[in-house]
Amino acid sequence: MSMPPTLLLSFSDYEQQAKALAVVCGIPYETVLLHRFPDGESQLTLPVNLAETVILCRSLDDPNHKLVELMLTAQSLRQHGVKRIILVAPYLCYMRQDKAFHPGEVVSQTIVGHFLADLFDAVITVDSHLHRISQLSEAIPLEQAINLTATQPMAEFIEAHFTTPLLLGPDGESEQWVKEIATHFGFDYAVAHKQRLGDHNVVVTLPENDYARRNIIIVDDVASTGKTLLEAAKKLMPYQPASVSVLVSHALFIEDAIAQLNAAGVKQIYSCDSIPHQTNSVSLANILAKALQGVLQQ
Ligand SMILES: O=P(O)(O)OC[C@H]1O[C@@H](O)[C@H](O)[C@@H]1O
Repeated sequence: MSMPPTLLLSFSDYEQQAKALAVVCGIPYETVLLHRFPDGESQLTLPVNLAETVILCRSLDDPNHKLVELMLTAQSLRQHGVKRIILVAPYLCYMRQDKAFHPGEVVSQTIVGHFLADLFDAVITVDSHLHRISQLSEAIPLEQAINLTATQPMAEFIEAHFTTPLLLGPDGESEQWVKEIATHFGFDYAVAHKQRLGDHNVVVTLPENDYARRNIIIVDDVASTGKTLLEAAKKLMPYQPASVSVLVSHALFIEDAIAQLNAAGVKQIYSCDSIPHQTNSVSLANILAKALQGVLQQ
């Protein structure tokens, strides 16, 4: 019996985003059943009816579990005769470990990149942290390793919710996103300098600017511990801005990050829906669908 052409698969923890993408693309959707055993192993059950091309859609927060589950799913799909497997992972893990800072340190970015390239025929992600490389394909050696940016939906969100905002990038790397978002609607923007002293320890230095009475939005790619955003917000407060808000592509917000930001006076915290989180406000379904349709047509 011949297989249907396309199927979009995800896991129950990513169902909302994956189903939204399937609906925009007009592709049938199914869930991979997952059971995690007490010892940490994962048991996966694929749907019985697969397709010639399967799109696997899930972000890779909680990276070590999810990378193994990706591997098990993709290898099993191949064993069942699936010809083409496309990964849509709006948040890609391990992309920040892109350099050996000390002798012997493993450069995980390229190792994870090659691992994904062996499993998939194409990879689509969003605002991946490419600091020292310019193309995602330098980390994931695939012709179709596509790094989208969420700057357009983020800019539209800001335009709809703020009047004459001032965008602040909390470090040099964020300039690429902040500048592009600002350009869409002519928002003012500034970029701070950051020195990282440890996982939970950063020093942020603001550029000279008139921050008083402004509605300031700190924009970044990923909030992990939230310390980068927190330190930027703390530096802004003495200037008595009208408000300080936060908008990020990827909302990890580990442990009490949200509470700390709130305690520092950050009242509005927004994120794209790449990682399911209470702060999700900007849908990525449309930009993902456009890229996926382009890949499917090739
Ligand atoms: O400060 P936390 O939230 O832990 O880490 C996120 C920051 O670390 C950088 O790589 C990201 O671009 C972001 O600026």
